[in-house]
Amino acid sequence: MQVYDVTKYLDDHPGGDDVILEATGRDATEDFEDAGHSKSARELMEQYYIGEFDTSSPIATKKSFSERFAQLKKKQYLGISVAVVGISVIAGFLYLRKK
Ligand code: HEM
Repeated sequence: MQVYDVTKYLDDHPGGDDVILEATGRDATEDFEDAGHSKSARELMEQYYIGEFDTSSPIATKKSFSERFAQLKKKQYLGISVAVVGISVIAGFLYLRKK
């Protein structure tokens, strides 16, 4: 995936700087294509190319917040279940010992 530093182009962008700023730091391919840029716009873009983004890097494959939250919740439920069973076993054990 190509990375572009468009900082210097923000003020000159015919579509305004807000649309570009809204699309920074992420894959903006769809936004760029949806705007139906001309051939000259694509050529202009090349001078802002700074490199490739390694999509296999840990940052790229990092799970989203909601995914991680869902995972954490699953772990939490498991933890609570284990705790309830553990407490019941201990309580039962103590009860039987008293008898
Ligand atoms: C280096 C990157 C970019 C360059 C060089 C560029 C260049 C241009 C140019 C020259 C135009 C005028 C129309 C044309 O010739 O196609 C334009 C329009 C537009 N651009 Fe970009 N653009 C860039 C990135 C983006 C991004 C990332 C977005 C969206 C997030 C975007 C959204 C738009 C929109 C919505 C218009 C239409 C404005 C209108 O018709 O009123 N552009 N852009």
